[in-house]
Amino acid sequence: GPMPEDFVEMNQALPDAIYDIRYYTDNNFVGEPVEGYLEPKCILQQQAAKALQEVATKASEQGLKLKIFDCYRPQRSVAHFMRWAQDLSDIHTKADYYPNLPKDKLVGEYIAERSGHSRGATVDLTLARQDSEGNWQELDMASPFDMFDPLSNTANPTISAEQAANRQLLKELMESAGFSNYAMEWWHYSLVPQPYPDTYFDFPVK
Ligand SMILES: C[C@@H](N)C(=O)N[C@H](C)C(=O)O
Ligand SMILES: [Zn+2]
Repeated sequence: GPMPEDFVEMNQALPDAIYDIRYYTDNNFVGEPVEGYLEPKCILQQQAAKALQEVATKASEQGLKLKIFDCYRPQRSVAHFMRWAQDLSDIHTKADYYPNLPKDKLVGEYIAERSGHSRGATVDLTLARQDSEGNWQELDMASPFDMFDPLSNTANPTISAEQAANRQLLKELMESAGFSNYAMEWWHYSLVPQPYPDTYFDFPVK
């Protein structure tokens, strides 16, 4: 079906954020563009969209931008993840994305079969700050987006004080707008309550 009327294209509604929609590209844990991503767009249900605009405004007061990796995720994209997960012979992205975990341990903890992303009010993101040359650089969160590893657990006790403070800054900004973090992944936030708690949408990202 088409995009529901209460979903919003964030690239238009929040043009100041940095969009790096990785599942549109081959720069992701699957290693190829993911089914369902026809354009590199961030789409969110409107309550989540509004909340994220609030976050961006607060972040900008501290000289920070939001860098967004994924938003609404079609169910067919999740199905693509599941096909990838079941093919245990394909480990060509292991060194970059799950160096310390066997591939058969990823689904459930780090990749969901029924994902909040498909309900339209979940976002994967980080914060960026301008360096002395004016380029926006991601804050050091100790692990990159989609590194499926205990190092990415938000409260991992082995990261540096600065890395922990950066995760905490993102968490406080997001929580103050009504989002809740997934403790396994420092980048994953869902609006609470979920506007569509039981609906897994499948319209393509375009
Ligand atoms: C795959 C990763 N970016 C993610 O979003 N994981 C959670 C658990 C999900 O799939 O909903
Ligand atoms: Zn996520």
